[in-house]
Amino acid sequence: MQVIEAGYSARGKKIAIVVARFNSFIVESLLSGAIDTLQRVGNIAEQDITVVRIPGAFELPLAVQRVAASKKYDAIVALGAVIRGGTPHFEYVSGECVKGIAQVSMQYDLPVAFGVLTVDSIEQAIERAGTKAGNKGGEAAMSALEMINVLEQL
Ligand SMILES: Nc1c(NC[C@H](O)[C@H](O)[C@H](O)CO)[nH]c(=O)[nH]c1=O
Ligand SMILES: CC(=O)[C@@H](O)COP(=O)(O)O
Repeated sequence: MQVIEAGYSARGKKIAIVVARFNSFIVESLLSGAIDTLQRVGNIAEQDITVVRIPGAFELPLAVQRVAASKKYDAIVALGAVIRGGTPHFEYVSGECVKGIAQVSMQYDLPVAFGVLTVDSIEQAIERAGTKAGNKGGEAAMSALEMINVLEQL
C-alpha cells in the first residue's frame, strides 16, 4: 500500500489571500488567522504573502480567477463572511461564491482554499472567527498549505 500525505511547511511558496470586505469586523479576524497560520505553521515569509481586498463574496470568484491566471502563486486563500438576512439574497451570494471558486480551482489546477463563512447569524460568524469554533481563516490556510504539498507528490 502506498499512502500519499503531506505536511504543512511550505517555505518559499507564494500565497495570495483574496479577502472580501463585506462584514469586515468578522473578515479581518479570518485574515489575521490565515496570515498567522501561513507564517507560523507554513513558514511562509511575509513578503511571500499578497493580500487582495475586494468588495464582497460575490466578487471573490472573479478576483480569484484573475489571481490564478497570473500564475504567480502556489495557492490562494479566499476569505469572506456571508451572513443570512431576511431575504433570499444569502443563497445567491453564497451559491455563486462557492461555485465560482471551485471552478477556478479546477480550471487552473491550483489549490484555492474556501475560507468563506456562510452562517445564519452574527453569533455563528463570531464563533468561527477566532472564538469558540476556531478560526476558519486559519483552517483555510492550513488546507492551502497541505494541498500545496500533496499536489507536489501526485
Ligand atoms: N450580503 C453579503 C454580501 N453582499 C455583497 C455582495 O457580495 C456584492 O459585493 C454586491 O452584491 C455587489 O456585487 N457580501 C458578503 O461578502 N457577505 C454578505 O453577507
Ligand atoms: C448575505 C445576505 O443575504 C444579507 O446580508 C442580505 O440581507 P437581506 O436578505 O436582509 O437583504
